Amino acid sequence: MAKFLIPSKGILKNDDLKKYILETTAYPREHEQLKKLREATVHKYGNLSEMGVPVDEGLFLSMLIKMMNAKNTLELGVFTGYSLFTTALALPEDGRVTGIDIDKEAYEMGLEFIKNAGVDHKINFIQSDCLQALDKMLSEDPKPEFDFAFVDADKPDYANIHERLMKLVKVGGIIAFDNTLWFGFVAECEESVADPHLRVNRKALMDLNKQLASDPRIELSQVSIGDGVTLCRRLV
Ligand SMILES: C[S@@+](CC[C@H](N)C(=O)[O-])C[C@H]1O[C@@H](n2cnc3c(N)ncnc32)[C@H](O)[C@@H]1O
Repeated sequence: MAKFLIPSKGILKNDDLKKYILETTAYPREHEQLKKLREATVHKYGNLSEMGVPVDEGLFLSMLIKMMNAKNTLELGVFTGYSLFTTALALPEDGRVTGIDIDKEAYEMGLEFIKNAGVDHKINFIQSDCLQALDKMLSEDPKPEFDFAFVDADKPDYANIHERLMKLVKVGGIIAFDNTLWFGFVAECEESVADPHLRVNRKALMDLNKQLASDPRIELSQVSIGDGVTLCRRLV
């Protein structure tokens, strides 16, 4: 059956279970300023606020960053900063996250809450197209080297982003791609997705998933949280 409405965020289609996860283990552990940022994002952006990573995914990313002892990280696609702020909270005092987004206005709204939590000194925000910013980094001598990169920008760019990050994330470091299960549409036929934007992204993410699965340079894990997060650990 054709879908004419943008579906609700995430791949978990059981709303009661989604509510249970959020209310039982995610909301009680959400930093109070992250909660305020999430609520302000809903207030200002309405449905677009769905672009922010869900609370349970934020907690997952936070634990991953701490387990890796990551110090220098990158984020592509900042919006109002939910995942960037989460990263800044997870990093050690001398850690640093570079966030890149073509839009600055949304991030500036989020900055108020990041400052309230006292972690703004860990953030370097660059307003730029992400591929252009990565190419600039690659041309630097020495080029920067990151422990972890979170990719949440334009989905058709992911394949090109992957090639660049394979030169910017250190061997043993992790590249995490968000939305790789794309509302579950990756497992449905093209005709079942009515919205052209959702269709284009579905195809891009399906191609990316195949490309990553056959890439011998990485260890791979598809995590079924949020809208699907694919972790790539650089091997060579
Ligand atoms: C899904 S949102 C990011 C959500 C964010 N990670 C969070 O948790 O709130 C995607 C963002 O990518 C940005 N974006 C889209 N295309 C981009 C590009 N080519 N270069 C840089 N940023 C881009 C958009 O401006 C938007 O803010």
